[in-house]
Amino acid sequence: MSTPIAFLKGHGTENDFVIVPDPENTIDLPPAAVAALCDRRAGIGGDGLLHVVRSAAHPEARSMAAEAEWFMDYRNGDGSVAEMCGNGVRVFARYLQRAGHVTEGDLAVATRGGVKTVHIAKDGDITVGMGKALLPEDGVTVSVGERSWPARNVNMGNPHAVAFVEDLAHAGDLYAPPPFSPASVYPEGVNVEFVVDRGPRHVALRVHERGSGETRSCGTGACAVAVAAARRDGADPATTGTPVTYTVDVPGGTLVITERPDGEIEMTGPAVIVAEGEIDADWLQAVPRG
Ligand SMILES: N[C@@H](CCC[C@H](N)C(=O)O)C(=O)O
Repeated sequence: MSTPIAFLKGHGTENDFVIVPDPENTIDLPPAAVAALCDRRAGIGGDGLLHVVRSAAHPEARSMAAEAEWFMDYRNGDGSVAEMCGNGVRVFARYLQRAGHVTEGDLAVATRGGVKTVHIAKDGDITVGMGKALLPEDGVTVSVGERSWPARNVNMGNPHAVAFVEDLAHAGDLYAPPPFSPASVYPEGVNVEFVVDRGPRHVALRVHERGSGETRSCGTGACAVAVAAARRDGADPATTGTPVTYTVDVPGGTLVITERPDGEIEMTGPAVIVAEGEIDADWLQAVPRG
């Protein structure tokens, strides 16, 4: 029997993750193994996986090692890689705190979307500097069944299509990725957010995540939604010099998003570790590799 592999399970507003600490990057995690671990019936279950690696030990993060000791090697539930995960990076920081690698205060985390600054507050919430949003005007449309909506293309390091709808139920069952056009805008696929208003600077969303399906929350999605809602409402901190804050309700909780006059976006929300255990290394090794 091979030595078991330690894991933890955590979530941020119910966007849930299998966490695999692997400081020296010695664990083989091909897409099929990640998908097996994230499988909710035959595996541990999760929307995605957080592979916790020292930046210096990972070829994709070595260049960031001087700025950030730890690299969030994020994978979607189907095993695909993504540039960034806003809920994941908070849970990642919570794991580092619990493991004693960091304490309250500021921490730099390397991601495929660049180095992010995370602040672990005394009250337990975690704030992440998410960087700036890009909003190209691409005339995107998303549809569900017979209905279609114009959508705002927002890039938060990863791609989003934000559609304002009258009723979140109009998004349907979201078992499959909502079709979008033109196809050329998102060659690598897209995360699609459906949004309704709840009050002044207060919105609610449902999301279909690329590589994971419908999830209970998406941090980068909440940021994309807040910026799209602000522009729709005529609020642009770069013009007024005043930060703009939106409360974004997701099915699994609430996130607070602030865009600053320099375009930097901060997201605050909870991050919880719920379990730890051991993966049977022989089972993982036996997962058929595509
Ligand atoms: N749940 C995440 C986003 C994870 C990546 C996304 N599915 C993608 O492929 O871009 C978040 O909280 O931001």
